Amino acid sequence: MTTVVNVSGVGKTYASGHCALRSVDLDIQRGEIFALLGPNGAGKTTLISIICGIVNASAGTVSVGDLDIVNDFRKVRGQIGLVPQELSTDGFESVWSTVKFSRGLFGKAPNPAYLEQILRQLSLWDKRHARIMELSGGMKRRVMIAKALSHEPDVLFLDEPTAGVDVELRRDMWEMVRGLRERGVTIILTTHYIEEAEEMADRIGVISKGEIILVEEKHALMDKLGQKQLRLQLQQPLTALPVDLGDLPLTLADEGRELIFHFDTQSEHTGIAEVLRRLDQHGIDYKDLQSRQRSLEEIFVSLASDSRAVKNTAANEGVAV
Ligand SMILES: Nc1ncnc2c1ncn2[C@@H]1O[C@H](COP(=O)(O)OP(=O)(O)OP(=O)(O)O)[C@@H](O)[C@H]1O
Repeated sequence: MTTVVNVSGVGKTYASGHCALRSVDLDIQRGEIFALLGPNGAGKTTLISIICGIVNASAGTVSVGDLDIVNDFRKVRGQIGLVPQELSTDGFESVWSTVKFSRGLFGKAPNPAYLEQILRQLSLWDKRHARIMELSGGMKRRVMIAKALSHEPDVLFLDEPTAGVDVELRRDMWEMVRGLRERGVTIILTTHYIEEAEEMADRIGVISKGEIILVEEKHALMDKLGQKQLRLQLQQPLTALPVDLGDLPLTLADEGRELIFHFDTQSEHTGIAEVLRRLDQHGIDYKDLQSRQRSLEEIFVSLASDSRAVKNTAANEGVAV
């Protein structure tokens, strides 16, 4: 694995005095799909805008393919494609001339065959003569992707690629992004949609309040934190758990109508048989039971609150974090 993007100690304080990023370190590997997850205002757009040279960092350094983004700005920009969150393009131009113009901006020689290939891939070939203003929102978003790919970048940034697009188009986009990765393009995407990261990413980074709180290979993250739950719908609601069952990791939910048992998918014995036996001994009957893995959404929520808890504890103890 080689590192294609290196972010080292990057901080950003806007002119308003707002600190959007605090000493972020991050390495992106060549050929991976990396998803940057985080709530509104976490600093995702700020981080990718710094890497793409649109926003200046207040501290730290960024290199892309061993080139410094400040000293080698033009060369770096040529290696990067950015699909911004906001759709911004001239509505009177045709799809074809928009994409052709974009390629020219990077000083690349014309290559109609390549542009045809990306427009076909994005299902825009039939619309190549249409003016942008005549396209649907989803098509406009695909034009933005075609523009970002027009100069054959090695690294593609997608800022909330599927915000506001329908389920079908979202799936098409995921398919297309995977196709790009197969052609060797490194993809960095920001998203609020946990299912998007879960579906697509090789690795996931979680950012919260301007700090990267976790970077992990997706499957390892799911295995490590993806506890399974066994949920039992009880015949009779319980007001409290019997004291004798206090040694089991059980919680009552849904006003006592549901019992939840957490177990570790990694361990040899899940403990399910014992739980069911002990419930039986206590005469606790259930009408239904299901088991399911924690989603990344739940993992993310618990990570964000864990990191807050760590900070609060450290702050209360006077520890610098
Ligand atoms: N130009 C700016 N001037 C001042 N503050 C800014 C500016 N741009 C962003 N911010 C602030 O920096 C913080 C991080 O914003 P950013 O857009 O990076 O978050 P985000 O994670 O991309 O959020 P979202 O998911 O809503 O797009 C926010 O509090 C935002 O209000």
